[in-house]
Amino acid sequence: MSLLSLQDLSVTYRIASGEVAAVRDVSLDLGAGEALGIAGESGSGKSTLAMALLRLLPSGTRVDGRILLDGEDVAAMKWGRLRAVRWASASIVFQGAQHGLNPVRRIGEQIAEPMIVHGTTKEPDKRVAELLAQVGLPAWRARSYPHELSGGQRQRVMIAMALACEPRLIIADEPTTALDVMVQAQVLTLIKKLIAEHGISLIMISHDLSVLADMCDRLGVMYAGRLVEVGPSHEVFHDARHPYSRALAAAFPTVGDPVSRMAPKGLGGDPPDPMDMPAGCPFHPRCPVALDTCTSIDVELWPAGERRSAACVHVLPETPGAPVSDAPVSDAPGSDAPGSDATVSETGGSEPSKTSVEAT
Ligand SMILES: Nc1ncnc2c1ncn2[C@@H]1O[C@H](COP(=O)(O)OP(=O)(O)OP(=O)(O)O)[C@@H](O)[C@H]1O
Repeated sequence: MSLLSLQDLSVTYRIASGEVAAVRDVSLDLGAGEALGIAGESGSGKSTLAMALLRLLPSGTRVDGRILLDGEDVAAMKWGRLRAVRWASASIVFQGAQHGLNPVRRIGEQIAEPMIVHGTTKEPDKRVAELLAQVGLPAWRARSYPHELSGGQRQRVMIAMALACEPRLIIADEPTTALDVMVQAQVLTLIKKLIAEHGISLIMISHDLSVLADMCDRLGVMYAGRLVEVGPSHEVFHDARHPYSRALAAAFPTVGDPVSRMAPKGLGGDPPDPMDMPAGCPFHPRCPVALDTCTSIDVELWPAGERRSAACVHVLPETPGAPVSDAPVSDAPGSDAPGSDATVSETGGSEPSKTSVEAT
């Protein structure tokens, strides 16, 4: 059984002027110990998806579909059960750690809190020191306040909190976006090492396909709230089937290369307004290989190679460029076809000294 299984997950915000369909019919599975990256431009629905997984969305937001975590539907859980699942079964590391830490409480108290709430340790101080060591910080940092730490150190503290109750799943939403490039690389290496050591599954969210390809086993690319491509990371990054994934890969060609990041080949145009979606494929107004049919037909995720799928007319069995009949689209196997990812699954306690080296 998958650790996490999303089945037709849709999230709709209600705002004064109407409804915002932020996530639309997302289905995917995550295995135990697997790392899955979710990529997409700003506004594609990545954070909404992440927050839906632990029901952290604003009240009044509509969630349809199922979010099975170890077989239990998070979307249908009572509050008591949900509180027990948060931190203990799955935890989230958000972007910008300064917003996730309480400025007037010491680091140690904040790391200990989920463990005390969940009763997972009898010796919180000892466990806090252990966790700080795991993320490369000395134990005396437990007595520091967030403002006494650098951005990278604060993000390490957030990772220690996420690990505190030994969850089976960590969701990392742009965990390094607010950090400079060198510190980003250190924090990413740390996350990679810790999930491997502890056998934790990871869902990592980023707009940067190159970082995700380096960190994750599989990649899902989101556009306008939908998954448009899923497959093994390196295949999606180097040989994308969907034109949007190709554009995203071209925008961030090299992992950790500051030059390529400073001059990314920009994606032309803007993503669609979720309250005013174009007819057909939502990517067609920006797509360099759009066909006439793309203005009227929105293809579901369709098998596109072993363990791969893409939502594009060009992966349908008909010859690309030929007129596409309605039948295979509306009958798209999506969840049933073999190979479709629509369901495929698919340091110590001493005071600082001049010689000690502390993570940045
Ligand atoms: N609280 C909210 N109320 C209404 N609409 C929202 C809310 N939060 C997000 N949205 C809208 O939902 C859509 C998806 O936003 P979301 O933040 O999930 O995207 P994202 O891919 O994570 O973007 P970013 O990388 O900028 O965080 C966007 O159109 C956004 O404007």
